[in-house]
Amino acid sequence: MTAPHTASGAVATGLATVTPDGTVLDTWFPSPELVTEPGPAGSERLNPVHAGEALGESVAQILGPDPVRGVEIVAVRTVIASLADKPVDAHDAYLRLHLLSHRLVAPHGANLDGVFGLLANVAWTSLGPVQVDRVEEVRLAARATGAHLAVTSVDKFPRMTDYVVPAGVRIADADRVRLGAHLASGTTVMHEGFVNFNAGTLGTSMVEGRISAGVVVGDGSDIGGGASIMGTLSGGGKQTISLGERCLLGAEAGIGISLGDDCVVEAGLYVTAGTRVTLPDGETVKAVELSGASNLLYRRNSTTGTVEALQRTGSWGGLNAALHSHN
Ligand SMILES: CC(C)(COP(=O)(O)OP(=O)(O)OC[C@H]1O[C@@H](n2cnc3c(N)ncnc32)[C@H](O)[C@@H]1OP(=O)(O)O)[C@@H](O)C(=O)NCCC(=O)NCCSC(=O)CCC(=O)O
Ligand SMILES: O=C(O)C1=N[C@H](C(=O)O)CCC1
Ligand SMILES: [Mg+2]
Repeated sequence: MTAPHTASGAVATGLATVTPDGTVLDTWFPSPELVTEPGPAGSERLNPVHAGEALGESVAQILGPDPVRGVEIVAVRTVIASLADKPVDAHDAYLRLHLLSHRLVAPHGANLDGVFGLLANVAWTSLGPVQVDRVEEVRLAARATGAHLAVTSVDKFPRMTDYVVPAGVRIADADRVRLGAHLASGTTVMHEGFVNFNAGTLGTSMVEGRISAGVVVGDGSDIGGGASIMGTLSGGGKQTISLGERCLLGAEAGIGISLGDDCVVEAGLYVTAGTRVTLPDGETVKAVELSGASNLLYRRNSTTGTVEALQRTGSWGGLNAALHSHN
């Protein structure tokens, strides 16, 4: 469960990868903490003694230059004065992403305004983060040491599992979950599933579709294979979408509105905010007017082509307990 959000800020000690021009490629915070009186925001570099006290003796071997990647590993102590304030730098942004993936804050529990501007675009490699414009140099340097450099992605966000592995989850393909995702215990993310930062699940869920940035999925809900949940970062989506508890978003279905509890969307039906939906009494409304309503079945009438919302009761079968009880 995500901790009740009473703390105003956070403090953590971590290891950052820094380029010669001072660009922060990443910061790993193994044990971030929420605190009520964190002090002024910002990051300070720690000397090896203080770093060792906070992170363990082995840190001494980690700190310093990495000649193959042309970067330096430094220890930092980062303070977030208030999670309501915007992040001030890359260390701060990384700490917020860690807080989400450690389930210390729920999606929307920390201000992430401007995060794309603070994070460098990074080549994520088998040797750790590398400057994008130095990949070929680093590849050669790696070969000289007998290592093969594998580049798994070029992105501003690393995959979550390289920084945080929350308890009680299964993730079939680690590339599909970005750092900053919030996966509650009991969540399974199958290969087609995807979970963006500042988004995720609040309880047991089967995720075989895409949970876009900002989207929150309630306990007991199932996101079917290839399903789409619209985000707000690009493409004009304006609604921040949530699904309530015990919902079923069918395979290849999609929603641009929120669902309350106990809703079902038929496989293959995309309900956008403007979709005209016919109600049982024959009235037609825009789907956005139903946003957040519970106990509805959305389907496209396969005889008439009309999208319908039917009142529903009872269970669609619910999650398969056997798939979730041993996460
Ligand atoms: C829409 C529903 C929920 C309907 O199913 P139900 O079991 O509630 O109802 P049903 O028994 O099929 O149908 C009840 C009555 O409604 C009728 N009926 C059903 N759908 C209709 C439609 N679209 N238009 C007109 N009538 C329809 C039936 O003929 C039947 O009529 P009579 O009463 O006259 O007989 C289903 O079709 C559906 O889409 N389920 C989603 C399943 C899903 O996608 N799960 C995620 C799996 S993810 C996965 O497997 C991975 C796959 C992947 O990776 O791609
Ligand atoms: O959790 C799993 O594992 C799942 N496996 C199914 C499969 O292998 O087909 C699909 C749903 C989840
Ligand atoms: Mg399986």
